Amino acid sequence: MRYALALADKSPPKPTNFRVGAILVKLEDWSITAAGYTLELPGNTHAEECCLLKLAEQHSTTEEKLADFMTSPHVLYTTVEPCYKRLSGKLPCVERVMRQKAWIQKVYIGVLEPETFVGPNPGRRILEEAGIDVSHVPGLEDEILKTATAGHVSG
Ligand SMILES: Nc1nc(=O)c(N)c(NC[C@H](O)[C@H](O)[C@H](O)COP(=O)(O)O)[nH]1
Ligand SMILES: [Zn+2]
Repeated sequence: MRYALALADKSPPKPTNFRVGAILVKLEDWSITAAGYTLELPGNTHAEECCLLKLAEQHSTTEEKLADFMTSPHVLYTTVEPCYKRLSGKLPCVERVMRQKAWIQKVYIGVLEPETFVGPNPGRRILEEAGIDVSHVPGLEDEILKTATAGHVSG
């Protein structure tokens, strides 16, 4: 989670989103298969979305077809829980992760999503119902939220 937080700090501050870092870790050897942060790739991208897009590119495929190429089980670490609704109307990360549930077995989150933009986020329940475990990694909440909201008007 610390590494994901370091990634989040690379994200350009923006008042209408959170600065998030995410990594995909291969279970068999705990190696990092993909890493990403909010807005890393063009198109108003989310951290989790960047991980999946970069992996798809590595396999010369699309995010939708990525599950056909990923055989070994992974876990996703993301400093802020995957979004379930986006003000931009783009596909939320909960849906993106669900499409990969054949190989993403668990999601570790640093904090629950603050209700700033879309109110309470039921994403965890949706993922759990799809068979993807979601666990909160305690201890970094303050740093994660400070980073996540750095682009917001203070006060
Ligand atoms: N998990 C997560 N990863 C991210 O990389 C990111 N930026 C958010 N942020 C959630 C927040 O709800 C949305 O950023 C706003 O709803 C605006 O939506 P857009 O980002 O413009 O699509 N959440
Ligand atoms: Zn998202």
